[in-house]
Amino acid sequence: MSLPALFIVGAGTEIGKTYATAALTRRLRDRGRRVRALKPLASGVPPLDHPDFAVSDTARLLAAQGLAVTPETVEACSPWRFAAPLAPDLAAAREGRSLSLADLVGWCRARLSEAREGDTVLIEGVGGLMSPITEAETGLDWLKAQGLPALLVSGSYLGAISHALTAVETLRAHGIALAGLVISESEGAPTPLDTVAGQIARHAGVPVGRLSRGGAFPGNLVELV
Ligand SMILES: Nc1ncnc2c1ncn2[C@@H]1O[C@H](COP(=O)(O)OP(=O)(O)OP(=O)(O)O)[C@@H](O)[C@H]1O
Ligand SMILES: C[C@H](N)[C@H](N)CCCCCC(=O)O
Ligand SMILES: [Mg+2]
Repeated sequence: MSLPALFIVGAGTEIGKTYATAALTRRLRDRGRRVRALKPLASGVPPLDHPDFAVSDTARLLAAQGLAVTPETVEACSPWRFAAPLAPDLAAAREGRSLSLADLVGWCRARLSEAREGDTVLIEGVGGLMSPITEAETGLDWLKAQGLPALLVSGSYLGAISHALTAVETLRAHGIALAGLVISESEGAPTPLDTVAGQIARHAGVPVGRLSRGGAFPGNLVELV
């Protein structure tokens, strides 16, 4: 069975990965597709009963899937949650915990294998492409071990062009298939989204989509999933 599955990585943190993943989930569901959107590892997550949980990555992805926030849905989307808004290895250490890459990859594989024909599985990474996830490994190691094609999300802030292209080169150097690049418009960016996206597209060599503030997932990239 060939299962559409993508690993959503960021050129940095707080850049629009969750926004883009939720927007893609909504767009696919509008087309009648079944989507499972996962955020297996998350830091900076308040307890479920805290008002801020509503704006956590997990809550946003559950909402995009039309699912309520319950202890069960949260656990099924984000089994590794840490409170401190830090790299996951540091956030875990603050709680006297640790995580293993093998467990993380194994959990994701299990979710992929239980998906039904026609389902789309979206896995959001954590932080930037090479943010540490354990003492020894970064998000890049996770992506390589997972063996899924990547969808890269970048911003449009000043500096985003270099960050996006550096991430593209890193993915290429590690032999990771890159399905496309989403440029999520950064608040207060000095350059128009179209201009930044055009600059990135000139060098990236993969399809580039523009995601404006509050906008829908770019149509040219939906076709790739
Ligand atoms: N295109 C956009 N339109 C409106 N808001 C956006 C857009 N992109 C990002 N944001 C907002 O910017 C903030 C950071 O975005 P988001 O949470 O998606 O980043 P992230 O890359 O998933 O961060 P993390 O590394 O913590 O997972 C959020 O409040 C989000 O709603
Ligand atoms: C708290 C934040 N939003 C993310 N969950 C974690 C970002 C870790 C970034 C580490 C780094 O690359 O410097
Ligand atoms: Mg996120």
